[in-house]
Amino acid sequence: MGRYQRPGFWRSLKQAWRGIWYTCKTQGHMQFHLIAGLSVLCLAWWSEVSRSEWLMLIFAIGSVISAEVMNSALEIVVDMIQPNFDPLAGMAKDVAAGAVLVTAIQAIVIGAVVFFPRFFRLASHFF
Ligand SMILES: Nc1ncnc2c1ncn2[C@@H]1O[C@H](COP(=O)(O)OP(=O)(O)OP(=O)(O)O)[C@@H](O)[C@H]1O
Repeated sequence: MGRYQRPGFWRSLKQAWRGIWYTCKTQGHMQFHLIAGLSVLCLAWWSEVSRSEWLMLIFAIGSVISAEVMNSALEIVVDMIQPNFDPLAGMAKDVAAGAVLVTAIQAIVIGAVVFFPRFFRLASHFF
């Protein structure tokens, strides 16, 4: 527990939500991930994916969003510690952005595994 807070589950939840909300408001990439994630969930509902496919998609979307939140936290800390140009500060941000990229690639692969066979089946009805 930090020096600035009293314990409490609801207080912690509110603070965590404040962090997520801040990221949504300030990070364009987070807004993109949210819209992409919601679109994928709508597509999954429309495609009537199986229970295990739902789990894979939710895992993929959650990974990208949590990585983006962590990336934002690191950006805030770097900006606080080093507001001026510093190659090491820049590298720290690049490494954190790399983590988001890894989860995004993972999400694309999972999405392709789930949806590609359905698209091909659908396309085969027309051609
Ligand atoms: N203090 C710094 N010193 C050197 N380079 C920096 C510094 N701050 C940022 N950079 C470089 O600029 C890039 C963009 O940093 P910025 O703080 O604008 O993040 P951002 O555009 O919000 O990043 P992201 O696209 O990952 O959300 C970093 O990845 C880094 O390469």
